[in-house]
Amino acid sequence: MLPAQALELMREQITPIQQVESVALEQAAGRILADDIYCAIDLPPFANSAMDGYAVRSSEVAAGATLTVAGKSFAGIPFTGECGVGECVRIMTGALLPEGLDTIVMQEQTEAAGDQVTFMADVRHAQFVRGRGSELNAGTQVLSKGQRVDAGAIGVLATVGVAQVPVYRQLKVALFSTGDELKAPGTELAAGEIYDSNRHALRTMLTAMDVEVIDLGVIPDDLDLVRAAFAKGDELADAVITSGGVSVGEADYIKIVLDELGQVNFWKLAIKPGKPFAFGQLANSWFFGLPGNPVSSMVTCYQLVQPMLSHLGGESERTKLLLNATLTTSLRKGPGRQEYQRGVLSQAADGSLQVAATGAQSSDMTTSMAKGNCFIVIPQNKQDPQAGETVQVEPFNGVLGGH
Ligand SMILES: Nc1nc2c(c(=O)[nH]1)N[C@H]1C(S)=C(S)[C@@H](COP(=O)(O)OP(=O)(O)OC[C@H]3O[C@@H](n4cnc5c(N)ncnc54)[C@H](O)[C@@H]3O)O[C@H]1N2
Ligand code: MOO
Repeated sequence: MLPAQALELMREQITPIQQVESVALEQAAGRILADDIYCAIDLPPFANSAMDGYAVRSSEVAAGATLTVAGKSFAGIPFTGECGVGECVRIMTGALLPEGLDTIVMQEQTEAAGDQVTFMADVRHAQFVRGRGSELNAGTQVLSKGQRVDAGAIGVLATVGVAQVPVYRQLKVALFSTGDELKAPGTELAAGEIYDSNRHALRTMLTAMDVEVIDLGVIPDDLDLVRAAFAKGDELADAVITSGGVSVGEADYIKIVLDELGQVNFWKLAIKPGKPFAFGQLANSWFFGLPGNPVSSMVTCYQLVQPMLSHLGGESERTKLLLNATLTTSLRKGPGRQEYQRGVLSQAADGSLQVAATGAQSSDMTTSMAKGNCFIVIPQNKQDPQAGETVQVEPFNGVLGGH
């Protein structure tokens, strides 16, 4: 099964959570909107000036005309007097346009002497006036249910005066690494041991998606301990994510325990790296078993787990950004699997995109994920792509974390 088919299957099986809560605007960043948001006011709510200068009647101003300044209008402190014929109002950017006036002249095109101001150029009627409702009218939808609240959305929510935001509850995800060889960074390594890197990289990717990560640490290759970790994760979280032990080795217990405590919905995909990826369900949670090789675990988290957690959490499907780029190095492509090689995407002086592999693509080489800024996506049936060929690349997005 190809990754796209696996995604489709998982999407069909996973029903998004329905629980909604209301959070303060200050807490809403990163959350997923549980409702469409409508604007209750016109934007802008009143006609105002786009420039510091003078508010006038356009019919009274041509190059050389002089008017008397009747008063001032500041943002937040409007002009409250009368502005009669032959008069204008000194006005600042964002200040309310006084009643009866229709046009703004920027300060640089005027000469002031006492309360007299002379206009140096002709004007266009209504220039530099931001009309009431010129962006949108009350009742317009401004944000959509399923949208992740980013800085742009926060700005819109604040602009339309929303202080409490309806969002889906945050997902809880239990994460653990398996393997007797895994030691904590900062400790001494004995023969045959390595540092547990996957849990840290995966936690970063999950945290970047605004899920609550319940980190269950490193679980040794022991059937009972793996069972206990599954049970704990299932009790505490909406999804359980494991790294390692999902292949066919003698200490690979993940599939056995998944089968015992829940069900294996599918195992093994035509994806490289990441072939032994497992998807299933436990009594209360979804299960994603990631292969232990470090790059495999990150690639499958990126390509398969993150999209499904966003679906489970109520987020609308995002359109993938796939770009065409010219390959500057030839690549080796094995048979049978769709590959996600790590590349460095750059833009040439003429604006064209080019991509080079990060170097060796073995799935134990974690540095390729840090060197690269994109995946070079090579379809299942493609032969070795050659330098000069056009390939598709998928730039890493913010959900890799740390951006
Ligand atoms: N006979 C076969 N052997 C393997 C196959 C296969 O089809 N037949 N598939 C290979 C592929 S592809 C992958 S990917 C790996 C996945 O194996 P596991 O998920 O069982 O992972 P482990 O055996 O536990 O570990 C693999 C590798 O990764 C290192 N590792 C594990 N966890 C971590 C961690 N938290 N941090 C850093 N590194 C980790 C581990 O030491 C191993 O070197 O199986 C192949 N074998
Ligand atoms: O799928 Mo494994 O991830 O090729 O190393």
